Amino acid sequence: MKGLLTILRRSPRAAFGVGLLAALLLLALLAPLLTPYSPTSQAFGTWLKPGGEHLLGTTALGQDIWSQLVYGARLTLLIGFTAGLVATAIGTALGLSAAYFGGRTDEAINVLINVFLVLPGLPLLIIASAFLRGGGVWSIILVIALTGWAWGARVLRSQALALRNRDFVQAAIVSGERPARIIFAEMLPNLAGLIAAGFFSTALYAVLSEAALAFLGMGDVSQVTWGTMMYWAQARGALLQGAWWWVAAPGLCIALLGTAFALVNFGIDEVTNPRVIHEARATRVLRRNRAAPQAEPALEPPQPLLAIRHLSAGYVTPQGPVRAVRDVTLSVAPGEFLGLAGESGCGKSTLAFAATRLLDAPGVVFDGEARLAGQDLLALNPAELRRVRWKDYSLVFQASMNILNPVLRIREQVYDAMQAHGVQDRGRLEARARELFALVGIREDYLNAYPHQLSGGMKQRVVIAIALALEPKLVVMDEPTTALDVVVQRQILQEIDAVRKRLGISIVFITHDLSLLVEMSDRIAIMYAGEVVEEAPAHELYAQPKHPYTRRLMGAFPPLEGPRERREGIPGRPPSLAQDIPYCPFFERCPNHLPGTCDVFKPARVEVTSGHSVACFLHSPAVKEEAYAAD
Ligand SMILES: Nc1ncnc2c1ncn2[C@@H]1O[C@H](COP(=O)(O)OP(=O)(O)OP(=O)(O)O)[C@@H](O)[C@H]1O
Repeated sequence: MKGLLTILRRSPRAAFGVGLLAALLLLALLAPLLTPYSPTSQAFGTWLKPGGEHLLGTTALGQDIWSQLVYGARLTLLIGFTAGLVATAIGTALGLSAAYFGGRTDEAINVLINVFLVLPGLPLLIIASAFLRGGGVWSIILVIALTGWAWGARVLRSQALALRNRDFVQAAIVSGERPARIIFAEMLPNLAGLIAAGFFSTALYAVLSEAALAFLGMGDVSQVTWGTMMYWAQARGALLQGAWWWVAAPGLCIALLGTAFALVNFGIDEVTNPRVIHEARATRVLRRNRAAPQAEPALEPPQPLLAIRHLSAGYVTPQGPVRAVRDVTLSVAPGEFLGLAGESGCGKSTLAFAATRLLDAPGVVFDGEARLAGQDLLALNPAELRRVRWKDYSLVFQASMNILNPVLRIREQVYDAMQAHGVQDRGRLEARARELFALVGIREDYLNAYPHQLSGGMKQRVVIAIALALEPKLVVMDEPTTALDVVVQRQILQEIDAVRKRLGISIVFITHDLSLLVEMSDRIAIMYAGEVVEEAPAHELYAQPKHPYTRRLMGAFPPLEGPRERREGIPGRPPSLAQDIPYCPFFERCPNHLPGTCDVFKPARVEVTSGHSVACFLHSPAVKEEAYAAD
């Protein structure tokens, strides 16, 4: 009720629509008071003109047109509201179920929605009403509801799909709430505005459909509705007799009712800015829900595609745990190319595997979370994980080409990934396989080949094609080209980059080759001893590396331009990841380290300029000046 008042206050259009609707409802409710005659009584003279005892004249059979109009409002409104309600209920139930359950349920419902949407409306109505003829008003309501639910279901499904990935719904799922409760208590309230708007659109569709069916003589013409009034006026040649008011009166009422529904619908749309309402409600639910994973401002816009938060992972060994990834927080924006670099053994692969749930025993995730488009990958059960892997994200690593089965033709192996995710049509599979091969630069006829007939570079391209098959939002690539020669490496990388730009996917690219990353990446994160020690836009990291480790790492690689010269490695070794490192992990190798600070305390990663963060006391405002003086 409060919501309705808000809508009326904020939208003059909605207020006008509600006023109009109320007037038409009153017309229907007060019919016995507004006319002394029965709408079906034929006791009067025929073709009487408006005026006197008959406000709108009489019909060819001697019925009072005003009485038909006010009584006709009852059935017309009943059909509009009931068919609207039934269609909205069907659309809501199917749209929400598709979004919530996903997978096959979603696919099946989506097919059903599409079938109903592509079938032309009026012929479908006519056929369905011909089948259900004789069932009276209720069969008309049923026919209209059955033909009118699909649009609402489609809109709701897409909104609910986005909603399902929101943190508060995910938190409810993880905390084990029943699906019915999640759908009705968590999701439905956030979609109330949309459902209400859908109801008024469907009611409008119902009124117009009833009028169209009645006008074509397909409705129950023994009943009085505005539609059947128009039917009889047309059948008896009202316009030829000059009795235009017989047609105009019900026609105008239908137009007014349609306007009222449309205005209320617009008003709801105008006022229920889904984002504002959604965010406010979501925040409330999140606060209420004690099972929410953490107090993270989970709804902060814009959402990164991949958000790794305080992730710690490693290996359980007989000598104790190896903490290969230590409290790493990192995010990847949609469409972004993030480079991850660092010396061998610094934890890059462990981070990639842990964040994508591929870390197998003895590997374990100790703490933290990794969310892909809001979905916590670390909280997924194996079945859910199977659904998202390859479809939402995929992985290519150095030894990926070994996943190709030597006794199967490449074609079957490319088909496999797609078939596992429900693409069964051979025409579609073949077309997609060819498209993918074109994307990664392999001739189509290699689809017929066996793996041993392909070079290493081509096999790696095949694996990249497979990784892209389902158009995942994210591809994680862990040294995918390291085993290949430099020319092939560069070619493949350029193709990966072109594919990324064309498909808008995000890429996390891991390598120890920093010069390669500087060329390819939007942003680079530098890892050292399990931690991200610096993160910056690629060009900035290249031009102004801040962390002494990054500077040394840069110095260890040949420059991008100019003469090639011999480069120095970084003296010393990283600390063992089996131990606690409560100080700067680089201090022993750092020429600028501050005794009494770097060897005692751990520097936090702080932002030095926008988007450029570094974990180093030399960039901590308090010690910066002193340190540079000594440098
Ligand atoms: N199965 C394992 N058991 C114990 N420790 C392991 C295991 N796998 C990796 N580690 C250790 O975890 C640390 C991080 O290894 P990781 O492979 O993630 O590093 P990386 O930066 O990807 O190295 P590279 O560039 O050589 O692949 C290393 O110290 C490594 O010795």
